[in-house]
Amino acid sequence: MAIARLTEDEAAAFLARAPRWRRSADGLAFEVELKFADFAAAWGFMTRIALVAERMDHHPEWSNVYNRVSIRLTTHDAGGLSARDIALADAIEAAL
Ligand SMILES: C[C@H](O)[C@H](O)[C@H]1CNC2=NC(N)=NC(=O)C2=N1
Repeated sequence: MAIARLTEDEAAAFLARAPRWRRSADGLAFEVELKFADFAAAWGFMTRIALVAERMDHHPEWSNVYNRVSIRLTTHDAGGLSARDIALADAIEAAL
């Protein structure tokens, strides 16, 4: 399914209002590194976001090491960033 990619202005506008996030080196994703109090807090956060992501039908690429969670958001169906990545990033921010 083809989904519209963000314009550079749209991507920049998101990054301007979401200081935790950065553009990936390949330009195809937004990334963030989150640190929690401990593993239970990190895993609990991932569990909450997993349910949100499933509801949105938009899924993060992510990994966890103890209290850290690394997240990369990109839209496979767009070959890069789309509004879905901003929507999921906003949901992640709201859950922090
Ligand atoms: C069929 C299903 O809607 C698609 O495969 C969805 C599922 N989750 C997804 N997640 C992400 N990150 N990108 C996608 O393009 C995507 N597509």
